[in-house]
Order: sequence, then C-alpha cells, then structure tokens
Amino acid sequence: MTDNVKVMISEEQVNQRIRELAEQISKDYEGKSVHLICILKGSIFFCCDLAKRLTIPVTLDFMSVSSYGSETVSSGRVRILKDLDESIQGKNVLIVEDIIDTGRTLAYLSDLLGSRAPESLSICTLLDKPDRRVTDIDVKYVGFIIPDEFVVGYGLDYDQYYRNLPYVGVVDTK
Ligand SMILES: O=P(O)(O)OC[C@H]1O[C@H](OP(=O)(O)OP(=O)(O)O)[C@H](O)[C@@H]1O
Ligand code: HPA
Ligand SMILES: [Mg+2]
Repeated sequence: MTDNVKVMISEEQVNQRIRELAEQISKDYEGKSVHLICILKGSIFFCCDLAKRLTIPVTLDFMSVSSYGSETVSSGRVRILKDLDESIQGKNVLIVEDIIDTGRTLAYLSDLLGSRAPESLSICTLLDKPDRRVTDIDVKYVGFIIPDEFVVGYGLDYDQYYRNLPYVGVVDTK
C-alpha cells in the first residue's frame, strides 16, 4: 500500500523540526500559558508531538473541519464537523494545522476564532504549500515550505488513508 509513496520529508527531519518549533514557541510564550487548538483530523500527530515538547503550560481543545473529502483539490467549502468544547475568550490561542494549501480552511477558522475574543491568536503549521494559496494569511510558525504536490503521511490523508505514515510523502494518485 505504501509502494507508491515517495518520501519527501523523513521521520527524523520531521522530529527535528518539531523540536525547533517547540523551543521557539516556548520562548515566545514564556510566562504565559498557550491554548492549542488541534484541527482534526490532519493535525493530530503534529499537535501531540508539538505539545509534548513545549515547556510552558499547555491546554488543548479540538475542532474538526473538512473541505477535501476524498479529492485532492479543495471543495472550497469548509464544513465544521465538531466545534470547540470550551470558550477561548481571554486565552492565548495557537491554531495547530498540518498543512496550509489554498488557505481557505485557515482563513475561515481565523475569522471565526478571532471573533470569539481570544487574548491572542496565532497559527502554527507543519507544512506550507504557498503555490496554491488563494487567500492571504498571517502564519507565525511554519515547519516546512513544500512544492505543489499532494502529500500524505504524518496525519495527512488521501481518501482517509496514509495518515499513520511516520514521514511526509508524495502519493501517486493516478
Ligand atoms: O488550505 P486548504 O486548502 O484549506 O487545505 C488545508 C486543510 O485541508 C486538510 O483538511 P481536510 O479537509 O482534508 O480534513 P482532514 O484534516 O480531516 O483530512 C488539511 O488538514 C487542512 O486542514
Ligand atoms: O497535499 C495535501 N495532502 C493531504 N491533504 C491536504 N489538504 C490540503 N492539501 C493537502
Ligand atoms: Mg484530508
């Protein structure tokens, strides 16, 4: 099943970059606590690994959104499948995403969460695919900038498969 997946970012590279991001975030939020919002399903692995390496106090909440379904192109419509459990009012919120592609998901989420009066709102993404962007988004923490290819693994799926690969790869979808 993984025969048609080419490694783009190895497990070691992913782990090393997450350590660096965690160090940077821990410095930036020193003396505060951070409220991580894990955007399901894709960012589950990234959010867990990042959270474990933060040295500041952390709280967590989860939101599930979907716009790709079984396609490799965005449907253009962001659906909320599960909203947050708790209010984010007055919290230092950090949205944790696996990938920013067209940017539609995060544009929608930034507007929505920004309207709920957090103390601060920033974005952290493992992968950034700037070539496909259709919206302008301010992203504070980026793991890797990647070329315009449909990637899988480390949380990212193609038709729900491949999320469990410990690396980021490119799948031949033809
Ligand atoms: O920048 P965009 O073009 O909006 O794409 C990015 C979003 O698309 C994927 O989610 P998807 O809708 O596939 O849901 P999933 O995380 O459950 O796979 C990915 O996890 C991001 O949330
Ligand atoms: O390249 C991708 N792979 C998997 N899911 C995605 N959602 C947006 N872009 C991608
Ligand atoms: Mg998906």
